[in-house]
Amino acid sequence: MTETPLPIVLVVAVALIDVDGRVLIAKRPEGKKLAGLWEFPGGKVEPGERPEAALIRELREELGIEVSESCLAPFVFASHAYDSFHLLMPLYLCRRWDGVVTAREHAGLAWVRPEKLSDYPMPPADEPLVAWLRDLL
Ligand SMILES: Nc1nc2c([nH]c(=O)n2[C@@H]2O[C@H](COP(=O)(O)OP(=O)(O)OP(=O)(O)O)[C@@H](O)[C@H]2O)c(=O)[nH]1
Ligand SMILES: [Mg+2]
Repeated sequence: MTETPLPIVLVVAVALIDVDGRVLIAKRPEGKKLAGLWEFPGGKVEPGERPEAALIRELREELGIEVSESCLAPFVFASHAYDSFHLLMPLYLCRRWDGVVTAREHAGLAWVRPEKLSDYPMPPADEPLVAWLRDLL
C-alpha cells in the first residue's frame, strides 16, 4: 500500500517543573487548532533555527520568561500523525528560569502534579508524554 507522505513538522516543547514538582500546562486559545486543549508551552522550529534556540524564543514570547540553554534537559519525544502533518515534538524538562510565568498567548495556565495531568484534555500526541512524566518525575 502506498501512503501519501505527510510533511514532518518539528515542534519543541517543555515541561517546566516548579519547586513542588508540579508541571506547567497552558490552554490553547480560541481561533487556533486544538483550541481549548491543554499543552506544553513551545512551538514550531523555524527554518535554520536550532531547537533549543526555538524553545528559548517561544518561552519568551508565550510566557515572558528567560531560560538558559544549560537548563533545558532533553526528556522524551512525541511522534504523531495528524491529518495534514506528522508531528515530531521533543519535550525538554526545565526547573530554572528567570521572570514570572505569564499567559501572553494562552487562555490560561495551570501548575499540575504529574499524576493529575490526565484530568486535563490534551492533544492526542501528548498522551505518551504525560505517561512518561507520571512515571519518571
Ligand atoms: N506547543 C505545543 N504544541 C503541541 C503540543 N501537542 C501538540 O500536538 N502540539 C501541536 O504542535 C503544533 C505547533 O504548536 P504551536 O501552535 O504551539 O506552534 P507555535 O507556537 O509556533 O504557534 P503558531 O504556529 O500559531 O505561530 C500545533 O499543531 C499543536 O497542536 C504541545 O504539547 N505543545
Ligand atoms: Mg506555541
